[in-house]
Amino acid sequence: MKPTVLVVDDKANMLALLSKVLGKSAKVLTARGVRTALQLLETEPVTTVVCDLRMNDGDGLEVLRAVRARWPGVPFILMTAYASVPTAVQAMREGAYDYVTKPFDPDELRALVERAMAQAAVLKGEHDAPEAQGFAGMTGRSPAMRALYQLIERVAPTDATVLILGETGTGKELVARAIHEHSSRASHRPIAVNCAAIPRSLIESELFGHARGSFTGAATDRAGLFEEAHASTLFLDEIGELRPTVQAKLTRVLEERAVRRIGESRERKVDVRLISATHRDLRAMVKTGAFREDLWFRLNVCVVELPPLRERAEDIPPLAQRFLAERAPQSRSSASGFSAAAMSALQMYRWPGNVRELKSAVERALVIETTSEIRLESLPPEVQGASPLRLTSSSDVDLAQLSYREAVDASREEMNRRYLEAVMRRFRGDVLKAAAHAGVERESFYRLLRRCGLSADDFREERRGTDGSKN
Ligand SMILES: Nc1ncnc2c1ncn2[C@@H]1O[C@H](COP(=O)(O)OP(=O)(O)OP(=O)(O)O)[C@@H](O)[C@H]1O
Repeated sequence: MKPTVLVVDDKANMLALLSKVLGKSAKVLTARGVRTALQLLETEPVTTVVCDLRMNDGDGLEVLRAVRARWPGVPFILMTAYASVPTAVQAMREGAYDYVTKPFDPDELRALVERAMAQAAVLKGEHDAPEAQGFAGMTGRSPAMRALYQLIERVAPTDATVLILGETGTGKELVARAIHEHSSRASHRPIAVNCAAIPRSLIESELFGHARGSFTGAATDRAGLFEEAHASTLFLDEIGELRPTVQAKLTRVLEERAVRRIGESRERKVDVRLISATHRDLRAMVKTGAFREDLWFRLNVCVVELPPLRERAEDIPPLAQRFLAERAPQSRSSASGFSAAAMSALQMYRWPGNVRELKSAVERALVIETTSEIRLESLPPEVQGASPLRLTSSSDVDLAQLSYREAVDASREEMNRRYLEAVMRRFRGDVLKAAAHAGVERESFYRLLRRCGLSADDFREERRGTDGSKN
């Protein structure tokens, strides 16, 4: 469904111009004043509002206040012909998404509206629509992930034993769940166990159960996880950590489809689908004798290999946006997106901890970010270090991995910020002097500052820290 932009202005020529420009990416509704705008908002599913400041029947702040009160998820962009920066700043304080001063470049406004709509969609959870999200709770549309989704769909209904291989944090547990959910066992609760997390002395009784008195501490008869998973799926994570004796017992259970509790002689039939996973190189472990070959053959009936995140960098932006949108409601941060430089760094970093590491990097950034987008400097130092802008020594190779647009955007943003900080520091937060020195109109200068997440207050005096740092 096409998003809907409401344009509010009392000049017909402006409405006509904006309908044409914005019509390329959205359905455009127009209102020639405050009253019509409020009526349309009541009846139409508006996604974004672009509104003039001064109109015959009132001012844009009235529309802004109504939008914030009634439709808080709808971004509001203010247009002002009067270069009335204090009012525009007031509008930003009251929750406007951004403002533009007339005359403006229509394409720039269109880009701004598109950004606002995209962020609103993310915050509304529209990225969760099946076609955008990926599959079964997994995000990512890279060729590798699409192939994975197809494989899961093919394998899930077969009841075959599955072995999931992949580096730590690549999503092996999610895949195991997806397979269960797409199988005929989906109505039963799956059982998951991390073999590395259970003390070695207990793992056998956990998996296979025990009879009362079979060892010290076995006070009652107890069924193991295999029995608990009867008619369902058992997910054994970190299977490479099992000791040889447990490997042998597991092999027997898979052969006979029956378990014998510790201290019992009778066998109990179990109907369990086994999915196992490891980040270890099981083939190599088989070669060295650390993993039983017969168990390896039983487990690898069907192998699903998860690619590391660095090999599917195109999945990073949707994953990062998803983690941001998921965590934003609990955090005090108002960040709803990433700066171009931050996103480039996220895509360049090698992510040894894969998706789990990305998720925690985004969550940590949200805790410290004070602006409306996550900036490069809010990311963990190791991720910042991957930014092409910071890697001056090897930057040619890394730069070459970016598209032209990404590289130029990232460097422009970085240069913008560094320049503004330097000038503001030099003039100790005096925006008039700084703007005059820079040769930029005062209101444009304000806007630049705000885009970079800088505030004049940060430079007014050095009392907040010996180094004058902001955060
Ligand atoms: N494609 C994905 N989409 C969304 N979230 C993902 C995706 N892949 C992984 N995650 C998230 O990343 C984190 C790690 O995933 P998961 O626990 O499945 O990895 P794992 O490969 O089992 O890790 P380990 O080998 O360390 O056990 C989880 O929070 C999971 O929800």
